[in-house]
Amino acid sequence: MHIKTLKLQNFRNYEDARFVLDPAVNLICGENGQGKTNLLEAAAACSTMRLFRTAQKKEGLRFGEDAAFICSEFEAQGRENTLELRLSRLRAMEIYKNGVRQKRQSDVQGLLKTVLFCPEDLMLVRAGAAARRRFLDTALCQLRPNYARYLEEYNRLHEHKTRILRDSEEKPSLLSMWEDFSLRMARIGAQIIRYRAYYCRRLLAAAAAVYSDIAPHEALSGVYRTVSSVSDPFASAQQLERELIDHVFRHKNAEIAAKSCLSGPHKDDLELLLDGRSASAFASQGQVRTCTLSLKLAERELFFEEDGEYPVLLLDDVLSELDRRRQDFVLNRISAGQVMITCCEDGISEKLRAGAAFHIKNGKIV
Ligand SMILES: Nc1ncnc2c1ncn2[C@@H]1O[C@H](COP(=O)(O)OP(=O)(O)OP(=O)(O)O)[C@@H](O)[C@H]1O
Repeated sequence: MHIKTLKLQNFRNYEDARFVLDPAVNLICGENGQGKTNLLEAAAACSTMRLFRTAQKKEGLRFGEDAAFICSEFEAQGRENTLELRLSRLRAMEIYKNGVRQKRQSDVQGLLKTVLFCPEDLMLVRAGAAARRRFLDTALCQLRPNYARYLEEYNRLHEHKTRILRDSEEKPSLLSMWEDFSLRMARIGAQIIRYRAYYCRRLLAAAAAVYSDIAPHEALSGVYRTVSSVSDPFASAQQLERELIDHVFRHKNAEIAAKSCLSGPHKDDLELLLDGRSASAFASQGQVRTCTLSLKLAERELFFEEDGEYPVLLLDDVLSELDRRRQDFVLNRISAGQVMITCCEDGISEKLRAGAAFHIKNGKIV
């Protein structure tokens, strides 16, 4: 799997640029603030349909512009595809696959698979549960189109129910819809929990193996945490649904008082453990980094297991944050598959056998 070309028009600080990428290593160099991360953001958007630095797609529009285009030509599973994302100030983003307008984001999510690794990820272990949920969801949405659909629907219901709870003080009649929304969220939530449980099991096994390659005397493990009434996240969807219903009905009054949805997989977490102890509480800075590194490389391995080809790896200035030993470890592991790697300094580029190098200045290839 690899991106052949990436064309950006009025996206972030790019007015009009076209990148012809190498199927192996692509080095994106430039000084700070020139557009290196913007390019990776565009590449990632072609697989996740999101901008990884913002929930507001309009922020991707070049200042003062009303429309932007990201167009990629890529090869996946032996097929050539083109994907065009049209961002607009006035309308929702439009997606075209091979020239045909797609109705839902979930129809194209994961057609191109990417794994992004940036310096903020190095704190994944210490960050709040939302960051780890995003990490799981980003991978699962690419791996399982049905999961992407369930998640889209769950998020829609969650947003709607939150509005009901928030506005219920002024308009108590809205609460008549609480039950219907809770039941629908439980039905879809049950599916989400099963997907996450299976994925976490595989991810943790793969991550533990990577971790022990870097630090053989320590053991990484983890636990997928979901709603407390769930006795077994691998149980049938019907059983999970019953357990979710039980939990949300027991928390009805608390939800109304808090004016927010307190029960459901939107609160899930992936707890990480080092030698059996909470990594977020007890791990050192270096151990935290090794944990994240292991999770990211494991994510990439799982994509490979699934498809027989590596996803496009987007490394945003992350190597400079790692010590030499960990840098070498990453570089050895990523010798196969396409990589887009940003850097400010030339030190890294000497270690990489880059097939293509792009020097970026103020949103232009120089
Ligand atoms: N919507 C936008 N329109 C125009 N320019 C933008 C927009 N969003 C961000 N920028 C500009 O893009 C630049 C940042 O680009 P980017 O984050 O890709 O930098 P970078 O090359 O990765 O830098 P660093 O090495 O510091 O991480 C900034 O100058 C910022 O002002």
